[in-house]
Amino acid sequence: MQVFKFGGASVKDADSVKNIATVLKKTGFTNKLIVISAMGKTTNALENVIHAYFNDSTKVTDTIETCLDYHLDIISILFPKGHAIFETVHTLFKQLGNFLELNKSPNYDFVYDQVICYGELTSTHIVSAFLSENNIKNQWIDARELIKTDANYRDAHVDWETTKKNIQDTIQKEGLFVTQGFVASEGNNFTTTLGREGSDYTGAIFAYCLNAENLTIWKDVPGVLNGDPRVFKNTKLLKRISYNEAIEMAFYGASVIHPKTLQPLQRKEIPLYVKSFITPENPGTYIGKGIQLDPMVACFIVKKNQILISLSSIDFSFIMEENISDIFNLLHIYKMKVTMMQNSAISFSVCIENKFNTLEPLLKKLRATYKVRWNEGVTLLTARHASPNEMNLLLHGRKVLLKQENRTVTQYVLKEE
Ligand SMILES: Nc1ncnc2c1ncn2[C@@H]1O[C@H](COP(=O)(O)OP(=O)(O)O)[C@@H](O)[C@H]1O
Ligand SMILES: N[C@@H](CC(=O)OP(=O)(O)O)C(=O)O
Repeated sequence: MQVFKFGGASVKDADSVKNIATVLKKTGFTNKLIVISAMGKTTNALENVIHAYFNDSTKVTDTIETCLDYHLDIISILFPKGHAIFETVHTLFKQLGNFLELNKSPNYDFVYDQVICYGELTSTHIVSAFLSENNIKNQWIDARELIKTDANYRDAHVDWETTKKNIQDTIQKEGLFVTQGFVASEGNNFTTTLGREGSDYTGAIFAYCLNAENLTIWKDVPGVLNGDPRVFKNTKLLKRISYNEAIEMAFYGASVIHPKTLQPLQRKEIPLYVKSFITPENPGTYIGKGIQLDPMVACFIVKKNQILISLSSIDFSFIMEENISDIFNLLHIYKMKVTMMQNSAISFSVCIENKFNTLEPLLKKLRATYKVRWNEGVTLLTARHASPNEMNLLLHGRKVLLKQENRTVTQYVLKEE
């Protein structure tokens, strides 16, 4: 069994959907499970629906319609008039509207997951129907029935035992299966999600549970490059990298691979390929165990929109272990992702990501005990295997707020002009 994952860019319009059929025709379509994300920027569009629901209910209908129209435009190119997929897509968006009308829960994260899943539900129905139209027999699977999690909405944790059993009982070796990335469900069968951009992780969950030969994630880039091509010029393709190298790159923000993807694969030594859906015949990047970085080049990772918080004790006393433990407890409670930290005798600095909009209450708590300074909108620049010369060129004229270095990694928190 092989697992393929196609992200938002692979299904952003009618041509991209056609291209999935082309990739499958070139690579084979038996004994394969394909995981698909929401089309293009649909998840952002559904976030607008949720925002309207909580802040300005007069905009709910319009925001839903924008999203529906985008999908209708795509299917009207892909399918003949009157095809059953039109009814399916309308029904899905009707269900979404009904949920919001009947919902009584004030829990933002719960509502978020019940709404956001319609991106992946719709895209997979469309791709599955398009493949069937093109004589590529496949079975549509509801990932929520297989991947079980806790009820930590928007960032749920997988119950591996139950998930493995469900997947192994449902997916037989011969067929082609089409399922959603990102979505799962909790014990009462309400939808949960695995964190933004979590479809790569879904691919890894299926690969792990199926003991797959490999997982391939198809992207709009030739593979993993030594820097994000949107940020750096003259990037180089990394042909081979180790799981550890890839985990570090993903953790510090190389958005080409979701950070949670590597661990399940590494545990079973399942190879990961990152390939271009534009040139599927090219080898892309191979990620496996204990591989030397090839070519050995410096890698640069930029993570924008970070927050740097610097704490010092009000009475100039030392910042001791118990303070650090309290600070981390608060970071955990307010679901802040820590990307870098540094301490001295009387201060502690931490670079965090405010994924759940909890900065204000966190700062309020911290101010009760510490003198607090913070900068929003800072950038974390991580360089791996870079020479001092390469670093100097990169930093030229930029204001460094914090620096940290070990043998292979140099990190800077930079102020954005
Ligand atoms: N080191 C890197 N190598 C390649 N692409 C990168 C890297 N870092 C960031 N990216 C960005 O990741 C994008 C692909 O990932 P993503 O947008 O999440 O794809 P999808 O949503 O289709 O799965 C690329 O277009 C590229 O701009
Ligand atoms: N659609 C979800 C999940 C995902 O992984 O998408 P993508 O594969 O396009 O990054 C999101 O945008 O967060």
